[in-house]
Amino acid sequence: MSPFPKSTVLGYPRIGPRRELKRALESYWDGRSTRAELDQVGAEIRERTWRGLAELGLEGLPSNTFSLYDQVLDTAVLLGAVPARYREADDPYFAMARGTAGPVTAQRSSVSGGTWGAKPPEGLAPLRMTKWFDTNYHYIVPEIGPETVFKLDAGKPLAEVREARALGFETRPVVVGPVTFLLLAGALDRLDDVLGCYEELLSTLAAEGVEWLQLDEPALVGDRTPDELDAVATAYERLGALGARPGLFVASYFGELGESLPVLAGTPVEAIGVDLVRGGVPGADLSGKIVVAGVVSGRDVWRTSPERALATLGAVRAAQVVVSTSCSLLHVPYDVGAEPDLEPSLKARLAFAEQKVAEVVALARAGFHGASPVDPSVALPGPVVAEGRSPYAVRAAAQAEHLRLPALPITTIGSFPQTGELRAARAALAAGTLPESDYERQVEAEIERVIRVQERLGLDVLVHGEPERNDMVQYFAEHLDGFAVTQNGWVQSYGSRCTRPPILHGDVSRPAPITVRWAAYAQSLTGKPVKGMLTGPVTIVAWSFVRDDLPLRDVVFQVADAVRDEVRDLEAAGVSIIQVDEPALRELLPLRRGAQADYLEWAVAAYRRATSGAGDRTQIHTHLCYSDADQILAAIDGLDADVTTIESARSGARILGAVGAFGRGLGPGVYDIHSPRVPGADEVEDLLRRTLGVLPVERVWVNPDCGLKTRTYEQVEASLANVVTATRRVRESLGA
Ligand code: MET
Ligand SMILES: [Zn+2]
Repeated sequence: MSPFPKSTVLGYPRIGPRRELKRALESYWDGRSTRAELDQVGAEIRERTWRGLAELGLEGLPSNTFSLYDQVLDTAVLLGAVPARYREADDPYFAMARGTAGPVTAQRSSVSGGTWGAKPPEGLAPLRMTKWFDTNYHYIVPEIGPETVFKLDAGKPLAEVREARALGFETRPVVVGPVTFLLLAGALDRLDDVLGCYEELLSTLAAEGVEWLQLDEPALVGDRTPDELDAVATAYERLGALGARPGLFVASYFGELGESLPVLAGTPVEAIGVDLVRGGVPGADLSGKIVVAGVVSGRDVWRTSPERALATLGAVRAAQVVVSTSCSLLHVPYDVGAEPDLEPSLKARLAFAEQKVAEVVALARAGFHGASPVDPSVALPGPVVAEGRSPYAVRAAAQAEHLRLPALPITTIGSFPQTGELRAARAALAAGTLPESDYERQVEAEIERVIRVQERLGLDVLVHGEPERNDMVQYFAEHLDGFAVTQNGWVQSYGSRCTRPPILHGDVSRPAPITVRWAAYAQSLTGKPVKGMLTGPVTIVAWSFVRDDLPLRDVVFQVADAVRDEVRDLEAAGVSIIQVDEPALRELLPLRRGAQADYLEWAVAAYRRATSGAGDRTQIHTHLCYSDADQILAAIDGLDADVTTIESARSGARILGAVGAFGRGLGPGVYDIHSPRVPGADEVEDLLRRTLGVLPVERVWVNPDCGLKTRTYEQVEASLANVVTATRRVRESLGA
C-alpha cells in the first residue's frame, strides 16, 4: 500500500463547466445523438477534471466520481441490483433513472383491446428519487427485495481507473459504502450478501494495481442504532481482513461521526474522512489511523480562513493528517472566474470548486503542527419569539364571510406551463435585445391566458401562473438586497437538472414590491379570487448559498421580514389569498434528532413572522412537497397557515394516514404532476373520497401535488378538467 497523498478532494462537479453533460444527456434522450457520443462527452469532462486537479497541484485524484446520472444508481448497478423489469429496456440504466415511455399517446387511445407486445402499455415508471441527506442533490433510491441477487459488475470504476492511467494519472476510485448503500435502500439485512460483492471489488481493484479505495459512508453522521453500528463494525472488519486489497479510506461527511467514530476506528480501515466544517476535531484516539481532514467546505461558496483551517488541522491527532474538502465538491459550482459580473468585493470572498481545490493544496503545503483550534465564537441565538395572527377559528370565520368559496374549493399550486416563448423572451430581455415593456406585455398576455383557462375549467381559487419567474427562489433573490446571482454557477440537482443558487452575502431587505403588480393585474381580470404567490423564508435560504458569519436562523429571519413586507403590500393591493411556499422546510432538518426540535421551532417562527402581517380575512396558504412530510406534520400544522397544500398522490396518498389531527384547511394533492400522464376523473374522485374519510369536508381543498410549470397546456387542461369533474361528483353526492 503506497502512502496516502497529502491533499485530496472527496469528489468533483461532473455536469461540465458549461453544463456540457446536461446538453449531451438531453440530446441522447431525445434521440438526437448516440450513446457513443454521450460517452465521449463524459470522457472529455473526466479528462478535463483530472488534468485541472493535477495542474492545481492536488496529489490525490479521485475517480468514479463522474456519473451519467447518479452515484447511488451507479452503485446499484455495480452491485447488480437492477430490478428485473428494467433489464429488457433499451437502456436499463436510464430506464431506472427516468422510466420509459409507453407507446405514443395517439396510438394508446385508438387501440382497443389489442396486444402490446413486449413493453407494457404504460411504459416503466422510474425508480423513486429522493434528497441526498440534507443537500438539494437527489439520488435514485435502490430497489432491493428478497428477490435481489447481488452480483458485482465493476466495469465502471475499472474503466475510469484505466482511462485516468492512460492519461498519466493514478486515481482513487470512489464508491458508496455498503452500510450507507443498504440504509438508503432500507435493506441493511442484506449486508452479508452485499459484502461479498465489495470483497470481490476490493480484490479486482487490487489486481488492477489500485492503491486506495474511498468508500463513502455519509449515513454514519446520522443517529445510528446499536444494530446499525454493529453492521458498520461487521462490514469494515470483514473488508479489512481481506488479504490482497487496496488501502481502505472510509469517508464521512455532512456532520460529525459521533458514536460511529470509535466503531470505525476499531476496524482495520487505514483512513477515515471527517467533516471538520460541520463537526469538531475528533476526540477519539486516531493515532493509528490516517485522518482525511475535511477543512475546506464542500457545502458553501466562501473562502476558507487559512488561520482557522491550519489551527484545526494542527489539533487533529493521527498517524497522518491529509488535507481535504468536507464533502464532494459536487454541491458547489465550478469556477468563480466564470463570473465577470459579480462585484469584485464579493468575488474576493468567494470560492467555487476550482478555488477550493487551490485552498486544499495551499493548506497541505503550509504545514501544520499541534496548534489548538481557534474558538469559533458564533453568537448564541436568542429566544424565538412566536408571532401570530388571531386564532384560526376567528380567521376562518372572517375568510368564509369574505371569500364565499364553495365546498371542496379547487385550486392549483401556482405555476402554469412555462412556454418556450416565455423562456426565449426572458433570455432576450437579459441579452438586451427585447425592451422591458415588450417583455412585460408578454408576461401580461400569458397571465391573461392562464386566468381564462382556469375560468373556463371552473376552478375556484385562481393563480396568475408565475410566468415572470424563472425559478421560485432566484426570482426573489434578484429583487432583494443582500443577494447576488451568478451567470454560470450551476449545481447539479439530479440527472441533467441543475439549479443556479443565488448567493446571500449581506443583510437582506426588500427595496420595493416584487410580485404585487402581477398579482394585482391577474386579479383585475377576474371576479374570482386570485392567490398571490410567494416563496417562504426557509426555502429562499435553503436554495441559496448563505453567508456564514451569522447564525442561519438570523439570516432566515431577515428574509422573513422581507417576505412580510411583500405580504402586506399584496394585501393592500386587494389580494385576499396569499400563498407562501415552504417546499424546503424538511430539507434543512438537522440529520441528528437532537438538533431537530430547535430547528423546527425557529423555522416555524420565521414562517409565522413572514405571514403575521396579514389581516384575519386574508387567507394564508402554504405549500410543501416531499414524500416524508408526515414526519414533520406537527411543525407544518404549527406554520398556522389557513390552508396547506401538500404532495400526496405521488407517494400513494400515504400521508392521509397521518393528517387526521391536522387543525386547518388541507389539500393533499389529487394528482402527480411529475408525470405527463393525465389522471382519470375516477382516480381523482377516489383520492378525494379517501381524503374525506380522514378530514372533515369543511377543511378539504382540491389541488394537484405541486406546480404545473414542467407540464404542457394540453396535459394541464385535460388533468384539471378531470379534477373538476371528480370534485363536482363528490360535491353532488354530499349535497354540498
Ligand atoms: C417546489 S414547490 C413549487 C411551488 C410553486 N408555487 C409552483 O407552483 O411551482
Ligand atoms: Zn411543490
